[in-house]
Amino acid sequence: MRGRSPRGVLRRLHPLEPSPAPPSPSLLAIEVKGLVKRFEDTVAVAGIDLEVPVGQCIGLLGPNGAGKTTTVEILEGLQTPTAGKVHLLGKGWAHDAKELRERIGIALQETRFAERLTVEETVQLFRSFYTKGLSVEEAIALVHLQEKRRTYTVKLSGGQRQRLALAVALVADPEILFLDEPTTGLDPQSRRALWDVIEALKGKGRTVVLTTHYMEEAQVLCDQVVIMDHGRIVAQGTPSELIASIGAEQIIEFASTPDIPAEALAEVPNLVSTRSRGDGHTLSVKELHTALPGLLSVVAARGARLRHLSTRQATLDDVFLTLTGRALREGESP
Ligand SMILES: Nc1ncnc2c1ncn2[C@@H]1O[C@H](COP(=O)(O)OP(=O)(O)OP(=O)(O)O)[C@@H](O)[C@H]1O
Repeated sequence: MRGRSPRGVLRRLHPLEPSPAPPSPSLLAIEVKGLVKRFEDTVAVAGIDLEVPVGQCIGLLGPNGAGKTTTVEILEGLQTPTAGKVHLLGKGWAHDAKELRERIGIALQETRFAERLTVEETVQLFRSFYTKGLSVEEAIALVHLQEKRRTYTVKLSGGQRQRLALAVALVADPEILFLDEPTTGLDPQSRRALWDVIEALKGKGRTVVLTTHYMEEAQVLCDQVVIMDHGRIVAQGTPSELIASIGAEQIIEFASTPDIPAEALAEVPNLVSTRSRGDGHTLSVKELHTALPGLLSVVAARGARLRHLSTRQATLDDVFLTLTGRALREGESP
């Protein structure tokens, strides 16, 4: 576990049973005020405020270097802030570290397990660090690894390894679960399997903090999304609120021969913004039914031939592009 120890337990629960005490909507699982973290001349976190009610899944999104990991590691008690306040479940790391370690769980992006232990032995080892929590069988069942219980960790696939990391984070039945890019590098099927596990946790009233580079993942799982850039929160809300905030509902992508100059696209009705790449244009529009015929007229008037045309709903990727002019994932051109 990259030198970190797993975190903790509150009470023993059967995975299929609902939480005995329904979460109080007024209780904040996480409260952050004026958080700043400086590393010599780098400001990794430049003053953020955040409130996460109990039972919510919050997604922290942003490009490489945005400050997500630093923020999350401060929340996890692994780094100390330069300034600002952090409370988890009403407690602070300065005075309540022992209790907090029993009440939060962490699944890292990459977890190295002892190669000579089986899945079952690994979960058993982590379970032994806590006085209370799930049974080993329950934790393994939650991540659907029953068939691999006697398999050595070294023989697991990437997706199975990620699920084992989740089992280890869950074995103490934590109230807040931190998941650092839990599906990075997984195939779509494994990714969806992990989403199901996270949905089930939400169903049990657990609070989940998710960092991800995948917008679709945030859109599916998160009640609240926080988009970070250069250490600041640049946008925050539900996925649909954020998408509505850019004023564009639909995206048209097209390419033509000859190319249409970007200025000519200003004639397209209900246009919100345009982005041009080497071989085509991406238009954000409010109403597809007026914008699309308008675009076709512009293309026809210039005697151009369409090489490609597609439309789609706006996504959180488009929110990020609109706000910062950059793509969320490196290597993807705006
Ligand atoms: N220990 C450190 N010492 C110096 N600078 C650091 C340290 N940790 C992070 N930084 C810097 O702080 C900034 C934020 O880094 P952070 O890892 O929090 O970003 P991130 O959003 O998690 O990025 P990624 O998606 O690549 O993990 C970066 O400029 C990074 O280089």
